[in-house]
Amino acid sequence: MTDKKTEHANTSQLRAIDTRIRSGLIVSCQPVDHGPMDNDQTVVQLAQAALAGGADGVRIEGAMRVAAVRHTAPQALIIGIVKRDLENSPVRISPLREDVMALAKAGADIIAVDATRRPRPVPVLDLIGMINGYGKIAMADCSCAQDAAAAYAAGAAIIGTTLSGYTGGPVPQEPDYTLLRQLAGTYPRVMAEGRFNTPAQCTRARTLGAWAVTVGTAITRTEVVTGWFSQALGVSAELAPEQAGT
Ligand SMILES: CC(=O)N[C@H](C=O)[C@@H](O)[C@H](O)[C@H](O)COP(=O)(O)O
Repeated sequence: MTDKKTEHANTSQLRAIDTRIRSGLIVSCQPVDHGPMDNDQTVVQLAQAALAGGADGVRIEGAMRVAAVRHTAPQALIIGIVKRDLENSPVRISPLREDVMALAKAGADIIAVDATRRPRPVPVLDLIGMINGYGKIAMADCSCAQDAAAAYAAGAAIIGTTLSGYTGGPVPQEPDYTLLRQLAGTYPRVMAEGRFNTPAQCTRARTLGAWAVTVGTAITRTEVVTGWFSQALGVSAELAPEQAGT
């Protein structure tokens, strides 16, 4: 599939963005809500640290934080989102026109929107049209192949697996490799995102054809990662006396 007949960002813009993907790693710098790291300065520092560690770009929530990261890292590749808890819609990621506008003004290169086909205040088509109209690159956070098809047809240049597992029912433990494989075989720029928690999982994503991989929790949510370790040690501490046989 080519980008020719849809209204995606222009070809030179897409080529330019392709050259910025080297390691293929994007780090999402979204601390745990209301946690001790949930402040602008920490987000800027997380972004700086991620870029210093070899990330090709960062995913930042909130227009103010996008502007702050842009200020300290003028060359950084920034994916911007705004998260909201709306009363009448489960859609959380950049659901409003004002979100797109604020992210564009703040200096995001790529603006991501929830592209699920759930009840929402503004059609995905309109948001993607706005992003392209601002000369930015549109990324569609999808939950399934149908979301992706609609978003790509609407002009999203980057298709993400971001919302697979988050639209109902229990959240799986593993990334959705099946969806990733399917999307990567269909669209030119697929972002593997959602529960990619280890380097091996990221490598597998690239092997399956991901254009890039976004890692969030495993790098920037210290409370959650600490919980993985503390729970593992808690279980083994209980087992230890029996296993030791002393
Ligand atoms: C479902 C949803 O709201 N995902 C959000 C999207 O911005 C973030 O909370 C995730 O951290 C991000 O997608 C990266 O994923 P992970 O943290 O699993 O590496």
